Amino acid sequence: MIDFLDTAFSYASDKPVLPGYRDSWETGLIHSLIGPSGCGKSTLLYLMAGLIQPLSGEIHIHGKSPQPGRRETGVILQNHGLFPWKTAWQNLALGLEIRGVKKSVIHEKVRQVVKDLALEGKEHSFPKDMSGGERQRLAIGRSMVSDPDLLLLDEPFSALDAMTRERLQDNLWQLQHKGPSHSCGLTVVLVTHSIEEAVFLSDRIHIMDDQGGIRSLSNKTSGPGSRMDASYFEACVLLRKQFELHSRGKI
Ligand SMILES: Nc1ncnc2c1ncn2[C@@H]1O[C@H](COP(=O)(O)OP(=O)(O)OP(=O)(O)O)[C@@H](O)[C@H]1O
Repeated sequence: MIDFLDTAFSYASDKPVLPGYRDSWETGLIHSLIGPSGCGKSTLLYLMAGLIQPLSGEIHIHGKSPQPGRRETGVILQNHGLFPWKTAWQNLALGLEIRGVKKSVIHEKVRQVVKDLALEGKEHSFPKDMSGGERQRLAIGRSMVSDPDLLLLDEPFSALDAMTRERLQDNLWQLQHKGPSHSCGLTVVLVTHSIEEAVFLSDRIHIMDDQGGIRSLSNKTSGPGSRMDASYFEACVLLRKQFELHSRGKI
């Protein structure tokens, strides 16, 4: 579980971003966080990553407060964080090398991630010679080599064209459903501005408003193949209505 125990945060004392949030998010699922610009989605992600600390209350990830160096957390912020002077393979291997993991293990893990994220043939390319979608897959791959149990993604696909975005959404969904390397599965938390992306990918959708209120919904229409389903369109319409009501403070 990811437990929010009256978690509160503000950058400035006069305007709390999160006035005090209490909920438990089930692990092993894909969660989307959606809401108007500036409502605090990235801030909630940073709190889960342990990059900032709550002003009061706590967050527990599997019972423990998140620390910035938590090995099982993969974080991909809006700027990818790739090393431009290293090849794709070297970017993928770096985190494991720093930890002193055996060369043969690194080779096997990197090879698997290259395969999972369809980066075959790009192993020796530098990030500047890769497309936006390939770079984004590489950034996800860099987190995946460490076998995370929690993957935090801040608008990972927003800068991509529609077709590439859909392909990467498929990749991410398949990766999360591949079969867990942890007993609790892989939990993905995704900040997005896209209602369609939230419906396609998520098991739970959390709608945040300008006052830091969060309303959570279950979603059953996720996954490849669902984009053409009537239930997918219905879920998008339903979420759009909820989103608009919530944004106007009516829920
Ligand atoms: N380092 C900071 N110092 C002061 N205020 C900040 C800082 N970072 C963010 N804020 C403010 O906190 C609020 C929440 O910001 P946050 O980036 O979490 O929102 P968001 O929902 O992710 O926005 P967007 O969708 O536009 O990326 C905003 O009003 C923002 O201006």
